[in-house]
Amino acid sequence: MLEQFESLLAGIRPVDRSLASVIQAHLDDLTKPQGSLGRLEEIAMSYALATGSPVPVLDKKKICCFAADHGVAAEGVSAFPAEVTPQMVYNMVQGGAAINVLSKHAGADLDVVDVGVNHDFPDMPGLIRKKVGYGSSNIASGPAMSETEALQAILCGAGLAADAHKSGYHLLGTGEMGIANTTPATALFSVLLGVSPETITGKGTGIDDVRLEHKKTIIRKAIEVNASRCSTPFGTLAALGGYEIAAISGFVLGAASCRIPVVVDGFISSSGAVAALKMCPAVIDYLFFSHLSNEQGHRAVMRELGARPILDLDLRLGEGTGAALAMQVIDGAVKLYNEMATFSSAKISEQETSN
Ligand SMILES: Cc1cc2ncn([C@H]3O[C@H](COP(=O)(O)O)[C@@H](O)[C@H]3O)c2cc1C
Ligand SMILES: O=C(O)c1cccnc1
Repeated sequence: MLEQFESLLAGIRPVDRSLASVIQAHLDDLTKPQGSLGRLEEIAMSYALATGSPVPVLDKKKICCFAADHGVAAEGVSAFPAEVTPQMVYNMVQGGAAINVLSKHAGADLDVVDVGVNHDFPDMPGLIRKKVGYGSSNIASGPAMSETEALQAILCGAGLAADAHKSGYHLLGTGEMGIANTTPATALFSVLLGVSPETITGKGTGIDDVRLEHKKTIIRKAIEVNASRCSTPFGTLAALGGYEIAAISGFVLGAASCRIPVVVDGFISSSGAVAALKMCPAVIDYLFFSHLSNEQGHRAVMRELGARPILDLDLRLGEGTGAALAMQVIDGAVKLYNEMATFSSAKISEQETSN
């Protein structure tokens, strides 16, 4: 498994920036004042660079929603009980969750992946069964998972991205479901980005102020208890993450290695993306940060990364909802790039030059 992981990282290349001038020339030749499509032009540029083609295709889209449980839920860090994780997986498989509605609206296929839910699911269409364990261990008293389990979860995510590539998908999106997972996500940000849990810990599903203080204490404790395991990004992910967060890291790495752009959902998905970025910085060329989550701390995380998320809708749900919405914006940007007429083809006069 270690060899597979090393070759996954070694296979990720930064994009070929020499294509940027051809792509920019095409953007500037479209029948509009230069730059008038604002960030849609940047998005089309990033998409084309990631795919390595000045004529990029965006047809098939897929969101993978990774589900897992967290031992730290026993510390009372969420407003909801852990049973909600499997209950929501059933809801997703039956089509009733927010992500079902928004992925359908975006024209994206949805896979729900059990990487570590504390429940045995029967075979169900729409559920991919890749269980690594029955919930991660409580990070307040030890590591979330062994390094072997972390590798397994990462390779599960990477394998699903590679499968999507083989099945002809052009754009992928991340999502997650796992009660209490804002706690490991915050601990990961804190260690990987060097920011204090005091400032980035938020209310997740809606805990009150008293519980918020307790959650901060638990996160500080988790970081202290696991300090010796956090000397590398991989070690940190295994010690403080969760099965779904590790799988999201792998999914992002796998997408980048196949040169497929990947849309990162909100706060929790961003923690998987940050772990991937710390393991392989070139991954940044393949990422779109979909939205600024309303979860306290996401703004600081985006600032640390120098990232500007596409949308800002005060969402704080996860599941892949922000990724699905942002996919529609990316879709629009790529369609404009591919389908608009050019000044020459439409016989429209170009801007006069002043001299
Ligand atoms: C019904 C329900 C549906 C959800 N869908 C996503 N989450 C989100 O909330 C959880 C994280 O927040 P915390 O750390 O406070 O538990 C994750 O499951 C996340 O996906 C949900 C949470 C609930 C209750
Ligand atoms: O932005 C997210 O991913 C998020 C925020 C709060 C709760 N669940 C998910």
